[in-house]
Amino acid sequence: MSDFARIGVVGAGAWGTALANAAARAGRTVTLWSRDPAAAAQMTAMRENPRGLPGVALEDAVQPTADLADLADCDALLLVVPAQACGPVAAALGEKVPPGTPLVSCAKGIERGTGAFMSEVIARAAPDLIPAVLSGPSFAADVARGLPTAVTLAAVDTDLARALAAALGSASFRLYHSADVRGVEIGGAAKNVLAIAAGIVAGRRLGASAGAAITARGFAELLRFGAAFGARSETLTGLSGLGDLILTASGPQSRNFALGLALGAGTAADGKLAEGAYTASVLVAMAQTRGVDMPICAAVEAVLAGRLSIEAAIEALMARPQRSETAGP
Ligand SMILES: NC(=O)C1=CN([C@@H]2O[C@H](COP(=O)(O)OP(=O)(O)OC[C@H]3O[C@@H](n4cnc5c(N)ncnc54)[C@H](OP(=O)(O)O)[C@@H]3O)[C@@H](O)[C@H]2O)C=CC1
Ligand SMILES: O=C(CO)COP(=O)(O)O
Repeated sequence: MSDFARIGVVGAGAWGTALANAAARAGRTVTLWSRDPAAAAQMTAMRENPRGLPGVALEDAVQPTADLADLADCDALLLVVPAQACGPVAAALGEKVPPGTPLVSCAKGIERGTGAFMSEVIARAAPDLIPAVLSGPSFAADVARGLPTAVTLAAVDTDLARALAAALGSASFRLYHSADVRGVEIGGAAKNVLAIAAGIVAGRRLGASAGAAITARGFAELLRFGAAFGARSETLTGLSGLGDLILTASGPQSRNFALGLALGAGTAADGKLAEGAYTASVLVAMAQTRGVDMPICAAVEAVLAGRLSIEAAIEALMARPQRSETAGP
């Protein structure tokens, strides 16, 4: 198996820039692609990405570009654009890079309109590339600065997942490998919707007890959804599920939490990418198709769509019929 000496990072936002630095620290040479030639030129000149991740120097081994063809000789690619853009970007990559190149989705979401998970989006849009997913508790600003964390990288082929994890891991970025692609991608996608719920609770000043309660009951929803869609429960109680939920339900460094905070407080959102706002409706619709009860996610979706006030959402959640905490009677 290749040692993946050359890594391409597709998307030069906050997370793409952080992952480019992480891969460089792991000893890889890195090509960091932006769709915007002016942004790539600026990164090359400044050795920083002022638009995507201001204040963090690019590692020496990171080479910015705006030409997709520059990714053709990479041994593996990280796909780090918003989830809803992954299909078209993967399709464009499929035209440029050799068949068999691993394409690791680092986006956290589910495709609207199709209900496709990111590995399925890659398989459909770029069938000659090999899908993998990377997810876990990892704020871009933390990772880019070399603060320590751990995430999970999954691929159907365990040897591939292990080799990619070895190629990207460093003293500050620890990767566990997994064959549970579905579990890793569900954890990353669903926790964003729950982080919005936690932010709403904080913004409405409902207290720390309510914050913990909504996070725990939200996690029960994530587990139910995961079970219905083929995830392993050990994955969901790991880094890309519980781990990432703990991180992003804890405070406004999470953009999803920050969106909820603004909704709860009745203030303007900051306009940053909050993937949960795009995933909520498709997540809830998919849950309905399999009879999975997700009242918190459904409330977030209805609030985002303007169909439900926050007051009514809280009242409805608290007035639900009493039930067993677990699945049994
Ligand atoms: N930020 C974080 O801490 C983490 C983020 N993630 C996930 O990573 C993904 C990306 O997030 P993040 O980097 O933070 O987001 P940002 O908003 O910081 O950056 C998104 C990047 O994608 C580019 N982009 C948007 N649409 C397209 C498109 N159609 N084609 C090509 N490029 C496009 C943007 O380019 P332009 O600037 O030109 O618009 C920008 O460079 C999300 O799914 C997020 O959930 C995962 C873990 C941590
Ligand atoms: O997924 C993340 C950290 O693991 C980033 O969360 P936000 O997108 O909510 O900022």
